[in-house]
Amino acid sequence: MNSQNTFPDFAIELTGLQKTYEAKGKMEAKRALKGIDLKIPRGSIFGLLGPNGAGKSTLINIMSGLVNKSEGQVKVWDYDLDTNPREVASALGVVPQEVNMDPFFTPRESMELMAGFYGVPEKERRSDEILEALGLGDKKDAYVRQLSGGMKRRLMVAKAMVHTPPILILDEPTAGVDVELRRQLWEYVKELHAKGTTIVLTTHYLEEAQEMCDQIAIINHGEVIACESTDTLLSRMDRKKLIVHPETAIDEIPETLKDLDIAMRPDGALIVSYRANETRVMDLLNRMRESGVRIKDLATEEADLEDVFVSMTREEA
Ligand SMILES: Nc1ncnc2c1ncn2[C@@H]1O[C@H](COP(=O)(O)OP(=O)(O)OP(=O)(O)O)[C@@H](O)[C@H]1O
Repeated sequence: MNSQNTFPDFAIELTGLQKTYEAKGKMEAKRALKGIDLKIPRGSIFGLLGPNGAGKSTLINIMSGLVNKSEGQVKVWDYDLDTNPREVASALGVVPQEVNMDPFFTPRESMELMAGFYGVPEKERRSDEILEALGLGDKKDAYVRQLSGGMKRRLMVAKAMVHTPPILILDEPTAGVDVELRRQLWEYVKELHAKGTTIVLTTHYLEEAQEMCDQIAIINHGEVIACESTDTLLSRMDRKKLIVHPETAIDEIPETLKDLDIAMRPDGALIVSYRANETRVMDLLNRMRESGVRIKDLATEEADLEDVFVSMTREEA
């Protein structure tokens, strides 16, 4: 499908991408994307994370041609969106956030319509096969309005795959989907990935991102504030807390400990935040003893992903 007959290193390359929504009526203009640079490697499962309103949907909508960018370059499968919009469209399968389907078509009809839209020749159509793979085989002739919410979501994924694009983008695919269906959906996505499809997904479930994605970009206020392999990101997220209850109450934190990230709780406990891969608890305890703090009791707490995500996005606010 690529004119050079070679596969690009990056499935998607965004350079200096900006979007400003113009002011309308009482709505002020909004700079939703402020210069995004992002390279999504071919073959990855790439997570786009960010709080509500960070700009994730804007970014996806620009790639899928629903929103016009203000500035910058979008390359998908090595095709420039400005000069080769059709090739960009056929390289992408996009599962939008909202379920929008005509209730009067059956899943098979919906698939065939979509295949027609992408110009997939009859002989090459795989509607039934895709519906089967998504557990919708026995529903292919039912009306869409008779499907459950989870089934409709799976049908959205099926429709995005009718033209076998090399890249599948899923915008919040599991919002409101129950655990079992979520698992099924991810199994299918993993299968597609194993067969070579590059997957880009946005999700609010950090655990899901951690489990699924090999790379993660965090977007906040229209900017990329982190973009790393999941492992690296997690190791950056290895902040732990040491909580020490002194045997005798102390009035204030000793000078000799003030280089640490340390605070005193109203109940007199000392809280030290530290990175587990840089600092050993024993060393912290020794320093406390040397500073005259006698330890009655202690505990450590893991910072959880949610906390760290919140703190990272708050730092940038
Ligand atoms: N059509 C529009 N007109 C004006 N402003 C918009 C429009 N669409 C989005 N915005 C604004 O642009 C910013 C980014 O929105 P976007 O939907 O891209 O965020 P998001 O990260 O996808 O959030 P969510 O996770 O809630 O979907 C928000 O401040 C939003 O209010």
